[in-house]
Amino acid sequence: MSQVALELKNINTTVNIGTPEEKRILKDLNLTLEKGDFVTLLGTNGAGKSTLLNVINGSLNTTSGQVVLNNHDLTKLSEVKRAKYIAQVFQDPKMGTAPRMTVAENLLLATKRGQKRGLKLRGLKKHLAEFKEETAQLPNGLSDRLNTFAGSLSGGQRQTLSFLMATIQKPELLLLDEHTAALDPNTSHQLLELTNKVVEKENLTCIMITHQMKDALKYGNRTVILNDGKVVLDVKGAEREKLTEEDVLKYFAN
Ligand SMILES: Nc1ncnc2c1ncn2[C@@H]1O[C@H](COP(=O)(O)OP(=O)(O)OP(=O)(O)O)[C@@H](O)[C@H]1O
Repeated sequence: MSQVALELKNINTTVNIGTPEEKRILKDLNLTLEKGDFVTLLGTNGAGKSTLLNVINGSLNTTSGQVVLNNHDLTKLSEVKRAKYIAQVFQDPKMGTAPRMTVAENLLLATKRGQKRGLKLRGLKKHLAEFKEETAQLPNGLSDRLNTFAGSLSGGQRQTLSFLMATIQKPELLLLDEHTAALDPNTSHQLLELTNKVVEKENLTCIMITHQMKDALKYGNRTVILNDGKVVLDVKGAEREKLTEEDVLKYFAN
């Protein structure tokens, strides 16, 4: 039996209300994700994809509507409180990792996501073997860099670290905002494969924004297209299997 994970109910998001820059971005948006849904989210520049993730993670308030995750209404919860349930990897490798902390320290921090943390990170030694094992299977030689400052990693290593940090403690929802877009094609492919493997193995509920139509149709079990703040296509199963890149392009028309 499928189980509902995320419910976005009548989401309306307007920014800069009452100013000449007022802009309505998300318009009566409704979307329900089942547990284990891996959604690839497409849409033209400015369609509202990142805004949607921001409304879900709480960095932006929705003007009206509700964000419900596993029957828990998050609408009024702060971004910090939502971080207990939601993990995100951004496009910029500099986001999501602390540059002046080592890889191992960053990972330790990630194991404590959503918990109250003291100023000192304790128990690093205890976790080192476990981190070595966690990183051994990952691309980019991250396991040999456990004592390196995150700030001196390559973009690919840093994104792999961000991804591991986001998933090391199973989140109820994983948000990926073009998390491989800044990487070279090879590294991007490796991280996408890793993403796919982890999301499937852990049965994570996930939304991944991408501009690569091939990837959008290859990965995940469901594809959603946004246009002008609204869902214009939402397909899974056989209907999605039939979908070609050409079909997808039609939904990009303004
Ligand atoms: N805080 C804000 N203030 C003003 N305008 C905003 C704000 N956030 C987003 N916008 C505008 O809302 C629209 C949607 O932006 P958003 O970043 O969600 O689009 P997107 O689909 O993620 O685009 P892209 O593919 O270019 O990343 C854009 O026109 C953007 O300039």
